[in-house]
Amino acid sequence: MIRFDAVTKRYPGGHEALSNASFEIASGEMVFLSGHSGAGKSTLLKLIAAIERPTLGTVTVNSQNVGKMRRAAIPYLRRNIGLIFQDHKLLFDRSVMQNVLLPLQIAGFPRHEAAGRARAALDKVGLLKREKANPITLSGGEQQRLCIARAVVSRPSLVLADEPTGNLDADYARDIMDMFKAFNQVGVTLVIASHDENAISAYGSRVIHLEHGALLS
Ligand SMILES: Nc1ncnc2c1ncn2[C@@H]1O[C@H](COP(=O)(O)OP(=O)(O)OP(=O)(O)O)[C@@H](O)[C@H]1O
Repeated sequence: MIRFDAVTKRYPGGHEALSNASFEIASGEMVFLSGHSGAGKSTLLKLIAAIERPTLGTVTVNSQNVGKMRRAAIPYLRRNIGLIFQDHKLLFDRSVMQNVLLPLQIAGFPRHEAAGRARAALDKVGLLKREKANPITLSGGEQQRLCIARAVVSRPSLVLADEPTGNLDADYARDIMDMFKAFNQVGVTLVIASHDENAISAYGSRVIHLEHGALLS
């Protein structure tokens, strides 16, 4: 599903965030990206989602060369990807429910079906009772769970999560990881960046380790 062939990412200014990385992630895998702060984890996720483009090498997602993708084609790629990034980008002028409905509205789902799916996604993350609330009134952990509901409501086959349990206490972190595991059990491919080695080892999944932009496994 995901293939990196000798991928290097150099940011303007010359910093090499990823160096000559090659690996494959098969459909249905749950993979952790580990490494110190600045190791290149977010960069790797952004290359998969075509938020950044490689300087050298090829990034292939679902048989498409996403590094060379036309700008107009990128929204179609992203429809199949649930993105859970650190900057939540929740809409604070809309309710919890409206935040989750938005991706479905953009994708043109009929109203009734969209409402049903959004309710199911909120239920899954334990936020159905808060559907009318403004996201600003939610705790950090609840906002993170809302982001997850929004990312999975379109039932993407691939979920990319950047430090999804960062700043959460252990119970919340475990809930979120269990949720990911459940997505994975129904066939969703997950790539999760985390520097929390304890959380990673508890799940026994494959780990791709980065150090200063270089792949160690
Ligand atoms: N847009 C950018 N422009 C220039 N340099 C960048 C940019 N984004 C990231 N970098 C640099 O690239 C390196 C890798 O950053 P990246 O965010 O991928 O690491 P990370 O492993 O996700 O770190 P963290 O765990 O702190 O989020 C860092 O040295 C960072 O400063």
